[in-house]
Amino acid sequence: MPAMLEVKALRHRFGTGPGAHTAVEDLSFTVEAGELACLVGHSGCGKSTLLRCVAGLTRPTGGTIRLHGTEVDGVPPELAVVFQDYGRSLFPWLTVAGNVEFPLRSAGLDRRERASRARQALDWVGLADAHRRFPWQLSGGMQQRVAIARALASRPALLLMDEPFASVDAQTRFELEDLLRRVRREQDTTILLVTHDIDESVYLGDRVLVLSSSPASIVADLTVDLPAERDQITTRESAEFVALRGEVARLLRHRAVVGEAS
Ligand SMILES: Nc1ncnc2c1ncn2[C@@H]1O[C@H](COP(=O)(O)OP(=O)(O)OP(=O)(O)O)[C@@H](O)[C@H]1O
Repeated sequence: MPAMLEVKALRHRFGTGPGAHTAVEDLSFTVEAGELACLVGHSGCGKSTLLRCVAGLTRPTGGTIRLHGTEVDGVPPELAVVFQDYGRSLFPWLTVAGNVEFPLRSAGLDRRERASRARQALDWVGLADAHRRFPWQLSGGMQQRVAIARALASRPALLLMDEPFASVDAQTRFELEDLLRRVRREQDTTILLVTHDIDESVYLGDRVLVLSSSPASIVADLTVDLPAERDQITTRESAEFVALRGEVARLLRHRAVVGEAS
């Protein structure tokens, strides 16, 4: 059976000639159904480019991306994306429920089914009571929960997340990380999340894929051997967490030094 997601020898180069920039080079990995895989890399290493290629938003200049064995060519309908900038990703003139329902219209769902899915997804993220409010009436963390609900409402086979918690304060970030782990467990969602935050990648992930500095390629694929039930204080204090965080930091530092020297 093919992997849920298979990325093989991916390459992406922006432009041509002397000004060209290779953002992703010979990058391969797979994600199995039900996994939460985190890609961690330095700022500017090519994380967003990689995610945009997987989402079908950018056509890579080389390699292949397969979802359930079918080559990605354009935006696959069974995929949803959550970006960092929740403020710009929600429509201010639509209510919370309207925002969550919006993509379900293009999927052809009737009104009753759209409303039911939106209610359910808002319930998953703890915003059932906020369905009539507008995004600008919500805190940043709540807006990002709406964006997550919108992505989940379409019941995607694969949820892609690009630095989804980078724009919220530390406490809200912890709450959203726990929410994501809970929702993912309850809904059995497959998630590929990119972050520059080492601690976040270890806390959230079942696997951490470490990226080299630009151009991005995979330098390590680490299994996170932490309990499924995690806690922001005790898990982060555990010996296993500290050891894995150190390993990822060393890999990132080593690759940055090697990258600068070459
Ligand atoms: N449209 C573009 N044209 C040319 N170069 C680009 C373009 N988009 C990105 N790049 C370059 O490709 C490299 C990777 O960019 P990308 O946004 O994928 O990195 P990133 O790891 O997501 O960065 P950050 O963590 O800062 O968001 C960067 O050097 C960037 O300047």
